[in-house]
Amino acid sequence: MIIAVDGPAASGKGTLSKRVAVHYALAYLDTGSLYRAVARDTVIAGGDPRDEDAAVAAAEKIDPDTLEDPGLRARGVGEAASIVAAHAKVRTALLAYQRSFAKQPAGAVIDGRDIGTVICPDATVKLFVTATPEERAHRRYLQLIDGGVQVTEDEVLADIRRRDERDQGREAAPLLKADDAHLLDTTNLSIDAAFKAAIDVIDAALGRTGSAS
Ligand SMILES: Nc1ncnc2c1ncn2[C@@H]1O[C@H](COP(=O)(O)OP(=O)(O)O)[C@@H](O)[C@H]1O
Ligand SMILES: Nc1ccn([C@@H]2O[C@H](COP(=O)(O)OP(=O)(O)O)[C@@H](O)[C@H]2O)c(=O)n1
Repeated sequence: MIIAVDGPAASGKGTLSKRVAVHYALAYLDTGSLYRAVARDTVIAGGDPRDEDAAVAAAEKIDPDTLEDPGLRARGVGEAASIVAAHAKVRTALLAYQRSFAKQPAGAVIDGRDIGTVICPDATVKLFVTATPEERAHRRYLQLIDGGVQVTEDEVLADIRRRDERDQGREAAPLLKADDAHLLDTTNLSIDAAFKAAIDVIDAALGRTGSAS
């Protein structure tokens, strides 16, 4: 079984996907960390994220063992990730790794921007997780200040709006709800309520009932 989870920045995709993966005993892949790692490695090699060739060189050498690096969650890395992610050849370089992760026998929950549309168009269940930009900025702001980052909520909102615009407006695999994805607006849902709503959708798609706990 493959569960595809897409949505904009700080909508809660990762939090939800990790819990869903534990619930159904599936492997989990955060594809945003791939693009973040490409941005990090491009800069470490002395390149500019806007330079497609430099970003492709980093993408072709990506080391999956470095995806847990806490530095990937830094504010500037998200911005640089959305710049490298707009290069079509970077996306092509990351495709095989994502598709092979999806094919593992245990099944997988994969989150990102184009999982339901490009990476796994035949996923068993697709979720599109969203919330208003203000609510997402509030969540990301709390997450950043909890990590000791000095930032205002207005700055985070500006970051989120700029990234949404770039992710939705690019030609290569733009952020888009797949026609057959279930929309999950978490603006007024707690983490627990969003999890329960997701399990209800997935169980209904699998023909099961009432397994959230
Ligand atoms: N439904 C929710 N209500 C409140 N906060 C949430 C909710 N879902 C996630 N969060 C919090 O918002 C922040 C961003 O969530 P995260 O899962 O990292 O988002 P994404 O993977 O979409 O960027 C985290 O600190 C997380 O704990
Ligand atoms: N499947 C994916 C995942 C991420 N990305 C890009 O990578 C950036 C960082 O993704 P992320 O999921 O780590 O970002 P957050 O939602 O956690 O802030 C996004 O803004 C996208 O530009 C993408 O293009 N396609």
